[in-house]
Amino acid sequence: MLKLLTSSQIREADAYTIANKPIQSLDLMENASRAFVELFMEDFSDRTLSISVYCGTGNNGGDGLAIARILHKEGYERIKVIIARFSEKSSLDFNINLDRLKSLDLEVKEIYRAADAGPENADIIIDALLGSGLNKPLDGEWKDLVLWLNTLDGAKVAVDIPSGFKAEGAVGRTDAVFRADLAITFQRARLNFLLPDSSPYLKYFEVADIGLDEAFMQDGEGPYYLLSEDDIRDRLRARLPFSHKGSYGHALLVAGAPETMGAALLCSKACLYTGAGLTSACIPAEGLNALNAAMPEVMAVVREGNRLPASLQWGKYQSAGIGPGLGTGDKSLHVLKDTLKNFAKPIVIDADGLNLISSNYELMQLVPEFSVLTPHVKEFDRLFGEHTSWWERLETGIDRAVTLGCTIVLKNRYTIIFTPEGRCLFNPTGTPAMATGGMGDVLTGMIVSFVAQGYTPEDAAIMGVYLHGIAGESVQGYVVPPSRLIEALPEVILRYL
Ligand SMILES: NC(=O)C1=CN([C@@H]2O[C@H](COP(=O)(O)OP(=O)(O)OC[C@H]3O[C@@H](n4cnc5c(N)ncnc54)[C@H](O)[C@@H]3O)[C@@H](O)[C@H]2O)[C@H](O)CC1
Ligand SMILES: [K+]
Repeated sequence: MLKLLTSSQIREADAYTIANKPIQSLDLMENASRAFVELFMEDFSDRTLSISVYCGTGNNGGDGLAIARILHKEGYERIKVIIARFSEKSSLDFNINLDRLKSLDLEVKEIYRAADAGPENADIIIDALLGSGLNKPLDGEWKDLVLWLNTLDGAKVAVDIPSGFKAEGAVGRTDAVFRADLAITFQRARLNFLLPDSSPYLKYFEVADIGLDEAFMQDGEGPYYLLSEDDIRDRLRARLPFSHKGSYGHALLVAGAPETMGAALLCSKACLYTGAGLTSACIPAEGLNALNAAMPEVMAVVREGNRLPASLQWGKYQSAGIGPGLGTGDKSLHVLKDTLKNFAKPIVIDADGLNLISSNYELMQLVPEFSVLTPHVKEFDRLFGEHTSWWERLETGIDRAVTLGCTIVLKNRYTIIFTPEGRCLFNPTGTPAMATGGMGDVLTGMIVSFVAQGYTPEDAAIMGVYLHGIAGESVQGYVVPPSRLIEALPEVILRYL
């Protein structure tokens, strides 16, 4: 797991690296600028593109000057540098890089007011005005310049952070932020890049390694981490030679209603394809034919109306999940209550299971410790109250996961897993092609399956979320139908052994 850092922690890592490695701050700027150019060249390889680099006079601006110099050396022919002298201050590394630049045959223009910028018709606008040193919202000349840059047609690339964008903390809606197509950021993804609030200001980001001290960063304070494939390799266990279906647990999925049997089928199938030894689906009688026809491997536990069968032996299941397609009426409420009262182990609760708890919050007391809740954003807000920013949701998620002693999986482009110890894990896998109904049902089935196989609920959530995304990436196309994703699972999981 990669530790994710706030801007001030990155600055500390910067200072620590300078103090403890044979590297000066000017070298770090050079590293950062070289690493930026390497990634930039992969995206924009045509050396005849015209590029305008807009620089502030701090270290973000210093990066911009070094980037212009390195791009020139790499053979880009049409580079222009515009320095915004809106402050009397300039950093030492900025000044040194300005001297280095002056020895080259490049067009450099200094402006003192936003109105002096332009005309501008470059193919690419590089924003090196302000980076992680931002300490207040943009106003005055800065704001005017950024607003004007946002009107230009060229592709927009930000150095480190789009100017005016807060790397962490609640992001309000404002115009005074550079709207970047791409940000090439240094060392670690910025926390707000991983939240949907960044979408008006940033389409895409890449991370460049600039050589900050890894051990120092990993040891830093703070709850934020980014999952990586090692987290799956470290957890996933091979199936053993003399194992049998009993070795991989029996999972129970309480799901479906006559009109929403599809959700029950999807989560049961995902559970089966993720490797549970046995999968049973607790479904309404009306769904029995559908289940038998679609999935001969899955056993049925038939509900009549609001009644779970008296013969249900709760103790024989190693894991249970409830919610997909269950409905929110009185019958479903009854089924949920019965399940929570009778299944003594951690349980995975999704969809209507969560909606029912939202409108009957006293049920939360029945949720066993170490259970896994898997809300999407609307379900999250129904459960825990309205939020005005995703940053607030992060704070709430950490708090509720600790107080409830549960793992909370807040589903999104970068799904966030809040653990009972108060960690906040961002998942990088998945694609926008997965934004379609039924995906959540699949995830629930996967997590329930991993719990059945003996993984802790927290590990099951980590593995389920990560592998769900990888399986989605493995299916080519404009959209990923959940059934196709499920069929990719056995092969995808095997890659991580
Ligand atoms: N370790 C690293 O990640 C490295 C980062 N580098 C680059 O340095 C910048 C951060 O540089 P810094 O000089 O600290 O700040 P800025 O250039 O972002 O800002 C300069 C200056 O501007 C003032 N300021 C802040 N907010 C406002 C505002 N709203 N209006 C007006 N003025 C403002 C404030 O005084 C700032 O100090 C980082 O992003 C990287 O690009 C290094 O190159 C290498 C290592
Ligand atoms: K910037």
